[in-house]
Amino acid sequence: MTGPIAWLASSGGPVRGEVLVPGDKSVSHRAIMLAAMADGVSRIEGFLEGEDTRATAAAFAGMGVRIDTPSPSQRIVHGVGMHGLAAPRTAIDCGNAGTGMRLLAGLLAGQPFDSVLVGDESLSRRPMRRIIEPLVRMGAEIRAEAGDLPPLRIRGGCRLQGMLHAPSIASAQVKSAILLAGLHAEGITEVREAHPTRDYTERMLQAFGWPIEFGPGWARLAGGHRLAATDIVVPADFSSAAFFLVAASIVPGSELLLRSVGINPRRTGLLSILRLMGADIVETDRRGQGDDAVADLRVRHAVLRGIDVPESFVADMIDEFPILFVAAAAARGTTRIAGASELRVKESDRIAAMTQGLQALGIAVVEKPDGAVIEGGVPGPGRIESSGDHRIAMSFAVAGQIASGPVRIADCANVATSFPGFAELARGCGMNVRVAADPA
Ligand SMILES: O=C(O)C1=C[C@@H](OP(=O)(O)O)[C@@H](O)[C@H](O)C1
Ligand SMILES: C=C(OP(=O)(O)O)C(=O)O
Repeated sequence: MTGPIAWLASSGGPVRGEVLVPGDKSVSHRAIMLAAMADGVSRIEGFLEGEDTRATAAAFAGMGVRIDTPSPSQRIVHGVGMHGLAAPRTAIDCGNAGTGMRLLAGLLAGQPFDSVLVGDESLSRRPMRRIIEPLVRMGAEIRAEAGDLPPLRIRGGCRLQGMLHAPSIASAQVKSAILLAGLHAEGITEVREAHPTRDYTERMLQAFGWPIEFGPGWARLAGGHRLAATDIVVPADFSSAAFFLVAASIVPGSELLLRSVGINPRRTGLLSILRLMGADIVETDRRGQGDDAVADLRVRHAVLRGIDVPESFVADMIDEFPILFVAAAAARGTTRIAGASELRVKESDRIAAMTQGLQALGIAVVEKPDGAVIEGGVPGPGRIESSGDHRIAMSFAVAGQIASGPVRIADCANVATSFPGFAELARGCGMNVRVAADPA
């Protein structure tokens, strides 16, 4: 279906069977970036065929990197080496992807050519000062609208100097932009975080043979080495699995197996929180994949209880808050979320979007500057705006499964940025999500 898409989500029946969700978005972006700048040919299996990660692949194709697609979810990347990228002929379109734009800015800051990074309407509203300011301190020249917003105009030929950066916000994108700039910088680049964030850039650099030291909350590398091509197997994305974990938890009679899900501890905060709420989720067949771990997750319906979400979990579940709002709405009692103001600068203002959406379904939610207080109940029917945000759309598709009447969700095409095929996969395990043209 082309053009605007709406979903109609209503209660179906138990959520059952086995599901393999698509590849991890964070890992797919990084695999393309490092493979493109490596010496030799890298093969990527399990690549996410989402709009965000395809935009990253297209960016490198536009800089002269040959990337073959032998079959869906596979890429063969013919690396051009650390100094082999060609100047892009046009502005690089990062689409909807904050990860793509911020990491690319770090990589391009040390190139000999000028480049311009643009994004869609949502990305054009997202803050970039958080990467511009440290990159400029390393010697980069980057101009942005009002010093903060895309497009980013990156001047080529700047000599970068490694430095120590201690970001004030917990952000893997900021950490990664600095580390990637450090590849082309003189001397040591180090990042020290107040709250540890996902370490995929560090792990991926190590897999491509770049000398790097890192641990929870810190990473250190020197510029001037080379990347050696390697083969990457991308795990299933925990953030995509999260919608199914919550759906099967809240719909009576459900039992679902999610296969080969990436369980990096910097991503699985929601698992701990759902278990604190009383969820029945068991990890089976935990195994190594590349240098990281995957497991099968078996989830059965359980009665959830509201909790105070400890702030120490926020960074480890930053993309899972929209679906946590739905789990909280289905729980008995009150759930309090705090310390999560970063949610306001994602693809949408996720605190506002989830508060308004749940209120539209009759759930009592009090919005706070850095979170919300949610009273569990039974959602009613209603109309929801996804705010063009994939995670808001999928969260309300799950909410529809326990609603007392149909939930219509406008503007769902954006789900293709991170989870193409969500509605089909959801239907395949018993969820009732119908796709309709959106006249709005
Ligand atoms: O590094 C990454 O791949 C990501 C980091 C997080 O963003 P922040 O770094 O802005 O927290 C997350 O929200 C995003 O979906 C992916
Ligand atoms: C915030 C997200 O991604 P990005 O920052 O890459 O747009 C997300 O996928 O929820």
